Amino acid sequence: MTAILEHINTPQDLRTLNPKDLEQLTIELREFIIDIVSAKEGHLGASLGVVELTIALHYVFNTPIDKLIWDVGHQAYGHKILTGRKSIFETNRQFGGISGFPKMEESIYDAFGTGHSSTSISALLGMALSAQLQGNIHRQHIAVIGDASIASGMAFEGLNHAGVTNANILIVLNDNAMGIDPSVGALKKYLTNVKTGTAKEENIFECLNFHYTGPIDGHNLPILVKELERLKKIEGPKLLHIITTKGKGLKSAEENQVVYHAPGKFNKQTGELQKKEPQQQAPKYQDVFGKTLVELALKNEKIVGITPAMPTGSSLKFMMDALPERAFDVGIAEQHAVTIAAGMAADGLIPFCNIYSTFLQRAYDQVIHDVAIQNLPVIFCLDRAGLVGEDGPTHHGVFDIAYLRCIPNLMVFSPLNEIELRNIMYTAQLGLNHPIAIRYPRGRGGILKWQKPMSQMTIGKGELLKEGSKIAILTTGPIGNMAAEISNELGSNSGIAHYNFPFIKPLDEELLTKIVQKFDHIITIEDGSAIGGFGSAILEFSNNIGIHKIIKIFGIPDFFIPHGDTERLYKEAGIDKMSVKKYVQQFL
Ligand SMILES: Cc1ncc(C[n+]2csc(CCOP(=O)(O)OP(=O)(O)O)c2C)c(N)n1
Ligand SMILES: CC(=O)[C@@H](O)[C@H](O)COP(=O)(O)O
Ligand SMILES: [Mg+2]
Repeated sequence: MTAILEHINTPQDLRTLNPKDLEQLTIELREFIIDIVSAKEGHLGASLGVVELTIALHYVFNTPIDKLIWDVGHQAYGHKILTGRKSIFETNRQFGGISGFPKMEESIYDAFGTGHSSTSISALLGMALSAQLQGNIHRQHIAVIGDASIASGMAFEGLNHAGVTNANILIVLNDNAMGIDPSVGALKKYLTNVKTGTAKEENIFECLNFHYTGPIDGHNLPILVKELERLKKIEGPKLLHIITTKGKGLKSAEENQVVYHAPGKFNKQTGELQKKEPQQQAPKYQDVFGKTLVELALKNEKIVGITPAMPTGSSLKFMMDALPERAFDVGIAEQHAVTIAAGMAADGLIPFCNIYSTFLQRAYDQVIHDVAIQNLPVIFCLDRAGLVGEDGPTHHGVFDIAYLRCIPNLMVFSPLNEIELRNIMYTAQLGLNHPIAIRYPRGRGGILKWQKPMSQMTIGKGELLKEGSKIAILTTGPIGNMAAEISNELGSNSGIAHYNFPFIKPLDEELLTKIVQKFDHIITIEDGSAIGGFGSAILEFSNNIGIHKIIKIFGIPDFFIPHGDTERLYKEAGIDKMSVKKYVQQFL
């Protein structure tokens, strides 16, 4: 480590620096971030883009007394390093290590926990109004929010409220014209016009009653410091618009901003990505979705695709490339994504609305009110269902079965593998007369030759995968492959019967009746919440038909599963192979 960063452990140390030393600190902080992220993985581009801003904010403001909130929080690595976590930054996102997002329990400098976008303005306003009510007139409140996140409904709700208050807040709009993928929408066009000086006279933020300044160069540290010092003295709602480059300081990250949002391991000198993946391997579920959708859409012109700001992550980009007029990136706007899909379905289109399981939480009312009550046949494809790994509790998609299963009209499906995912997509676009949620995990499946002809599935059918007479294992989703491994390892005569229930709703009641009649001991396994999930559905069913057997539910327990590699997290949740096998063996 070079001269300056070595001596900075807290913002108090930073504030003792001579302004002329800050420039050198930007170089060292970037190097530090690149050094660790290249080896340990994580979000890169966003943090590199706000190095100057991070230093300037902690230099000018009196953190942690002054409140600083990072929207999404994926850009807060520099903040973490300067606020007492430099020595443990190498544990970032690893099990037992620090979180990749700000977290209140981790540091007094993390004023508010984030991970999902566009929450910062509301949270900040809450703190600023609270300060007013408590007579705390000196405290400053600052949120950093990106251009893609400020376009979201929730951010607008916060702006709309803040503009009629005299709350002492400063919103720093970090405009790099990128989300994970390029930013979209009319606001993006407006911000581009502001930057190029072609915007019409009225400024949107001034119209909302904010003291607006900018756009200024977010990589010019002296200008940033000067402007923040000035704004510190102005009361009421303020918005500072800064222009930055995502990935600033690492050539490949600046040139390929989508990939370097979270690039995996790379060479810290050259930026070259570490190629670790063998050629012959099973596909990512997201690619099975993306490629299958194109295949189907080429034959069925009513099919449309929708993503709220995740074209690359969801692989809807395949359809955006092949059929751009029928594939829509609506920006970070999950609620809008659901209701626009409802509108399209109401008018006869067949919308595939792809949303990460965790982000659909934000659009729950839209699923119920706009889709399910009207029984509109929207096809929800919920990627990243289950435990997602290093992003941790804000991103695990473990509540979807529980929160969707209770909604009338809505079918819920979890494919065992790539083939079942393709088949249900094929079946759904043929017409179900109901909405359906198809949930599948992050990462790869297990089938190399997955691009087989698709076939129609029978709605609500489960299947027997292995005969047995002592104990029945019922699974939904790809976790069924783990159950199959357990059953294989225990031998073909172990007595384990294994059933796959891809339809969580409607359940295969005929098959279930036979199972609960035949077996005294039933085990259910799912990668979702044990409370209210698939196992609960089985328990409810057997209770309702008056048959009471031992039903052991393996699912995500009633606590937030932390971040870390998924294998470790499965153990943490008690749904790993070893735990399940140990339980099963007792009864054979
Ligand atoms: C509600 C929600 N939807 C989607 C995401 C996924 N996501 C994480 S970062 C990001 C892009 C954020 O862009 P911006 O706010 O401009 O910040 P930048 O990465 O450019 O710094 C998206 C879509 C999320 N975290 N939360
Ligand atoms: C910060 C954020 O919300 C995204 O960057 C998220 O980490 C993407 O997850 P995937 O890597 O699973 O696409
Ligand atoms: Mg951005």
